[in-house]
Amino acid sequence: MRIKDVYEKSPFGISFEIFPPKTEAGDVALLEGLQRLTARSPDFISCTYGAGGSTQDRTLELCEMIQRDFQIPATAHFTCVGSTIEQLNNWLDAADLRGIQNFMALRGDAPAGSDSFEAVSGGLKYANELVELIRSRFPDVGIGVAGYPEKHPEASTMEFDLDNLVRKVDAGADAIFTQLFYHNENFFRFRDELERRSVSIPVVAGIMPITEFARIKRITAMCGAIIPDGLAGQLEAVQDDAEAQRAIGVDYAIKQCQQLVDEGVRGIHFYVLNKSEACERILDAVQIPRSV
Ligand SMILES: NC(=O)C1=CN([C@@H]2O[C@H](COP(=O)(O)OP(=O)(O)OC[C@H]3O[C@@H](n4cnc5c(N)ncnc54)[C@H](O)[C@@H]3O)[C@@H](O)[C@H]2O)C=CC1
Ligand SMILES: Nc1nc(=O)c2c([nH]1)NC[C@@H]1CN(c3ccc(C(=O)N[C@@H](CCC(=O)O)C(=O)O)cc3)CN21
Repeated sequence: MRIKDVYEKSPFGISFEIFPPKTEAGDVALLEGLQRLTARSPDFISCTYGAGGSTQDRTLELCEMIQRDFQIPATAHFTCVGSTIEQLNNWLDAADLRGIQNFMALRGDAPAGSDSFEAVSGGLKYANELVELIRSRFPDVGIGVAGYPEKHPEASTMEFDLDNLVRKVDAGADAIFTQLFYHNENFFRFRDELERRSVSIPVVAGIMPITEFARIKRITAMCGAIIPDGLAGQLEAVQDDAEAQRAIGVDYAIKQCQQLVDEGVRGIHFYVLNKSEACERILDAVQIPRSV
């Protein structure tokens, strides 16, 4: 099943994002989480691709394992970071040999410790170039790209960022997966803007339930998502109570997801990030037009 088919065949797509653990304990926890998540029959599970080389093969191993052991389609994240075009092509060949048919084509983050992205000599600079590269070598694979309802932090204006997203769509993307966001109105405005620009591929909402205030502050600082003041205040008030934070985060996500469903969003991509419990609780509570 390729990304394109998912949103054509199903009234509502559900997908999960995980990352390759760095420790053995992390591997064990992820496997346990995957057993529970795959029982929800997601349309696909995506696996992130770390900067600097170490987890790039792990991404492919995990994707292959998900397809082999759980019979769920996998999507491999793929970035331009630190690779020449030749290295990117070699990785694509390796992915093809392992039977991976879906990719999330990203530019990638600047390596830790540096604030701006720099393409390597003989490498690629923007995600639209990566979409082109994948399409030229494997015309039929599924390709997802990232979209930013609250603007990419490096983009000077929303208009410019939208122009760049349209470049990725024109290069052959099958669906847009948004950066995580907590203000639905920003998502709806973004969706309307894309419609105005005649973008017709699905715009899938990227949702990350808050399970821990400190962690979400770290993540939103990295990716630019805005935490609503009211929600931040509620979380702040229970700083020393992990269970209360989880309850607030899950409750918020349930309401957020239900409104997205009610407003006709094509799918939700959950940033599970190896913590499955909150997403399971959300899936239990939200009325989704499909059987899960
Ligand atoms: N699930 C994930 O792993 C996600 C990762 N990300 C990360 O977000 C970062 C950005 O990645 P992408 O969105 O794929 O990058 P991108 O290449 O689409 O955009 C990066 C920046 O460059 C600008 N830009 C894009 N194309 C351009 C062009 N042709 N000419 C001039 N400027 C251009 C954009 O407006 C944006 O500010 C990466 O760090 C990516 O890994 C973002 C969302 C989800
Ligand atoms: N700019 C950007 N880069 C990304 O990689 C990215 C986004 N945005 N937006 C959505 C998701 C969030 N991503 C994440 C977020 C957190 C972890 C994470 O929790 N990692 C480990 C290790 C972190 C560390 O090494 O410090 C963790 O256990 O916290 C992984 C991927 C990947 N995606």
